[in-house]
Amino acid sequence: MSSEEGLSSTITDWFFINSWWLLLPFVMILVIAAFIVAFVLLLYMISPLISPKPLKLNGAHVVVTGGSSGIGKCIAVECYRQGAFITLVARDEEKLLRAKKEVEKFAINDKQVVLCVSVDVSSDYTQVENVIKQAQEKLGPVDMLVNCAGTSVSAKFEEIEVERFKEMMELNYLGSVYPTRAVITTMRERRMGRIMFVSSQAGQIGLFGYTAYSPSKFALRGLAESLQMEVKPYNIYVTVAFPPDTDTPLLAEENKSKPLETKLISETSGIWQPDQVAKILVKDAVQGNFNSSVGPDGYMLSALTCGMSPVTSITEGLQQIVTMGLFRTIALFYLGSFDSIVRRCMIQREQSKAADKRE
Ligand SMILES: NC(=O)C1=CN([C@@H]2O[C@H](COP(=O)(O)OP(=O)(O)OC[C@H]3O[C@@H](n4cnc5c(N)ncnc54)[C@H](OP(=O)(O)O)[C@@H]3O)[C@@H](O)[C@H]2O)C=CC1
Ligand SMILES: CCCCCCCCCCCCCCCC(=O)[C@@H](N)CO
Repeated sequence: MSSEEGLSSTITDWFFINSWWLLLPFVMILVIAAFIVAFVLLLYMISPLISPKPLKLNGAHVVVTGGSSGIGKCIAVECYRQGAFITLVARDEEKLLRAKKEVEKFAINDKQVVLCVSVDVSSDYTQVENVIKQAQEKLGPVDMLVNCAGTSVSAKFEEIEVERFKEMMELNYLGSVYPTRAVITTMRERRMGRIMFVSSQAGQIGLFGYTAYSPSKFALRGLAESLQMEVKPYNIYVTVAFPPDTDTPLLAEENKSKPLETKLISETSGIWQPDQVAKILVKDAVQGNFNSSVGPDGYMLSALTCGMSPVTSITEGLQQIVTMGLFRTIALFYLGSFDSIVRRCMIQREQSKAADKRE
């Protein structure tokens, strides 16, 4: 072998080994592309999880429908003690004035105002729009609207007058649509705002005795989800609250005619005080959380029924992913016990009917 041949084969080997490097740019492009795709996917997953900036209640204008009693009144107090200006909306003027005096005790500065507006939130949209306009003229644009006006009926399906089904939808559902409709345009223009809908645990689970009430509370969730998707780019955050039984005049009234089954089933998540409930609801609305639940059963119910509802924090999303199967397992036991409550009550009723006949 001549030295020339040896040299050329060394050059060929050298080129052969090192020519792999020519592929390097392509490999790098592939790796970078993969990273970009992964990053974009991650951004997509993370983007709905980014928490909004909390609302400053100090100096904010908060409108509370149903603010003259129960949970609504406690929400007004909670906002007032954080420096907000309040508009209380309800029908009964005397009750409104009494509530105003109670709320005013919690002032933290002498500029704060409580305004009372008497209107039926469920009957005529134009009226609702007018009173909201008046309130905005006096206390400035609405920063937070709390839709808390509502009522309930608890009885067996065939014992509820058919008119009541319509009333429930009118007050609990339309009575939340109208005030929301009246504030949303200004909120959009200002690119800020909070809207709370007060649903109920009976708006997450259908229960014995709530055939008229539950659907009106489920409806709020559909409204809230749709609206949230529309207004999120305008920095407006929607909250749906799902309180358990709460010690208010409404619960006292409801208890007068409530079927035993409903009482026994609702006891599962206990009876809460309205000020405890209000604190949790206000905190969630201020933070812009979509879901607001009260107590351990409320927490489980919300994780279990999250469906396609928006998430407002990474921990919330992770908790839902991890706990859903476990909570469904627990829920099956609850459902079993509710069925047995209903069956036992039925047997008891039939026995006492038979005894009555014998007498
Ligand atoms: N208490 C409970 O156990 C639970 C209650 N909830 C929900 O919380 C909300 C408040 O309940 P709660 O505080 O117990 O009830 P209350 O009966 O104590 O308060 C209801 C408020 O709504 C007002 N209201 C009623 N009807 C109208 C109307 N047509 N137009 C304007 N205002 C009206 C009332 O004033 P006025 O009558 O003068 O108009 C009152 O201020 C309701 O939506 C209820 O469904 C949810 C879960 C549990
Ligand atoms: C893992 C699964 C956990 C399941 C827990 C189930 C608990 C069910 C309790 C439902 C209580 C409903 C209260 C309705 C209150 C209300 O809206 C009325 N009082 C209004 O007047």
